Amino acid sequence: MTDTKAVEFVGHTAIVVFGASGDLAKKKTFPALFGLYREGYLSNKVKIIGYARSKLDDKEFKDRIVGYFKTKNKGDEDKVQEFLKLCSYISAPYDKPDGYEKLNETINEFEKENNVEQSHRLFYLALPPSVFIPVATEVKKYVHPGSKGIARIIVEKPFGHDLQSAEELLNALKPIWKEEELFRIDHYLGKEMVKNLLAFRFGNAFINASWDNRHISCIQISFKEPFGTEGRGGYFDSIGIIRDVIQNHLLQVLTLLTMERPVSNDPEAVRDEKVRILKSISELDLNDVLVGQYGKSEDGKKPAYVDDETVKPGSKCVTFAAIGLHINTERWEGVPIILRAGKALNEGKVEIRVQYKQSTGFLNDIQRNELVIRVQPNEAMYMKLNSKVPGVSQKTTVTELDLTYKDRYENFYIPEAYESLIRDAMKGDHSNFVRDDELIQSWKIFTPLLYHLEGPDAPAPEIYPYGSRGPASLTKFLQDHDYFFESRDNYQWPVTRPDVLHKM
Ligand SMILES: NC(=O)C1=CN([C@@H]2O[C@H](COP(=O)(O)OP(=O)(O)OC[C@H]3O[C@@H](n4cnc5c(N)ncnc54)[C@H](OP(=O)(O)O)[C@@H]3O)[C@@H](O)[C@H]2O)C=CC1
Ligand SMILES: O=C1O[C@H](COP(=O)(O)O)[C@@H](O)[C@H](O)[C@H]1O
Repeated sequence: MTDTKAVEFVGHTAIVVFGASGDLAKKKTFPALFGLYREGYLSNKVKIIGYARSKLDDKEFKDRIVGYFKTKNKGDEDKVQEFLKLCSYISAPYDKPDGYEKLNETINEFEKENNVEQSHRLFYLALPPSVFIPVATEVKKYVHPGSKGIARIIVEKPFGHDLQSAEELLNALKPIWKEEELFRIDHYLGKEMVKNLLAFRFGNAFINASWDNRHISCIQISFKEPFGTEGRGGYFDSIGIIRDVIQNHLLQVLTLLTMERPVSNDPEAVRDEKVRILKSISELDLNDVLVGQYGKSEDGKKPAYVDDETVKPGSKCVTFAAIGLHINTERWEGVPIILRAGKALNEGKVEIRVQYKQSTGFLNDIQRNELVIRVQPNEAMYMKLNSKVPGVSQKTTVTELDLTYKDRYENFYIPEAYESLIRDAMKGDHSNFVRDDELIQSWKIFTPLLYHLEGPDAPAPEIYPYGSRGPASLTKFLQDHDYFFESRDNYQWPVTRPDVLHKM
């Protein structure tokens, strides 16, 4: 399957958001559609329909979503009103034909009024996985344009709960929707710094030349959030941090960071290499994992995870995990890789940290090079390197080659992840979506560990204070994976001054 012949949905396109009354729909999906409209990537010829069970009239629905729209420039407020005129809402159940028949009639009317010759219909399932199949089945039955046009369906993570349920989900969807119609979204694949990884790696000879186990000592990918589950405990308690962000978001980042160069930029060539590297990840060592759960903050002002009333009492749910893994390829053999993620930590940040091996030779006190790619906040890439102290000294200090996007790029529209991905789906471009074999491979990697952590021999999660760096044993875990904590005596940021010498 290739997308080269993919038809772009332009002009009179029907966009339907199922679960329109929900959290994702109001915080991400509709704001992304508005963002595309605001930037001119979505025409005013589209018809956007929210669909959910909740009893809302059009005004109540619009009031619910508009608060999350981002307006940047003068005139954007007018665009908000224009956009809202394109939106409507249908309140109907997911398991009965009436709502879908009404939806189909509404779209047919829209297409007839506008003399649409080829129907273009995009369906976004902003729904919990438990509802995917019934809705996908009914949509195919009642709202798919069939031979009169093209339909595409975007489904959200988590795709399943483990390997078995993921296979069941795929097998249930396969007879209904063709792979080229299916867009499994992992919004991390829409983030700017993640989309940049292949260009960065394969577009720069000096990076590619050292991108292997001869030069790199260890790789860390970190996800940190400064807030807890805050009311989403009902959702989170049954999945935990590994299913919530590691098995999907961080693993996607790892594939792009470590895969071999694709034979072309064709979406399938890229995804072939992603699957290939996933298949090279060794079986996880069930003991090579650190798990934690956040407790009250040290000042007692922030609640423990188990204080969340939506969490079952005594829950052992894992809100922090650091997982060590290895990739068995010639390029990465022997390089420890750490995926770590946590809720209720001391900051909000997602970053890739590649630590290089120690340089040797005549220079003393040389520190290891480190490449840091900050996915968010404040997108940046910087390489920490050694340099002679300017002036009469022969000592070296650590400095960096720094590409901070907000300083280096001016007035660029950097799409939000969901804006970027919805636009890709409208173009029929699968490059930044999850393919079925990729999904299966990701669950094959993590399912045994999840069963272990949720089984009778599960280690008790280490309690860490809300607002801390995470479990106290994290530092040792990182050191045990060849991550070297360098002295900061000869590193001053953002400016190095002569007094740096006094500390050395
Ligand atoms: N929220 C987020 O930040 C993110 C969410 N996701 C994923 O997106 C999907 C939707 O997430 P989110 O919007 O938070 O989910 P919600 O719990 O807000 O559900 C969305 C809507 O689905 C309907 N719904 C909820 N539960 C059921 C049910 N058991 N049976 C039938 N309908 C139900 C409700 O609409 P109504 O009752 O009106 O029909 C609800 O408003 C999930 O798969 C989630 O993993 C992915 C990334 C981030
Ligand atoms: O999928 C999810 O991602 C969000 C984090 O997304 P981000 O773009 O804000 O980094 C996370 O908060 C949520 O728990 C998870 O379901």
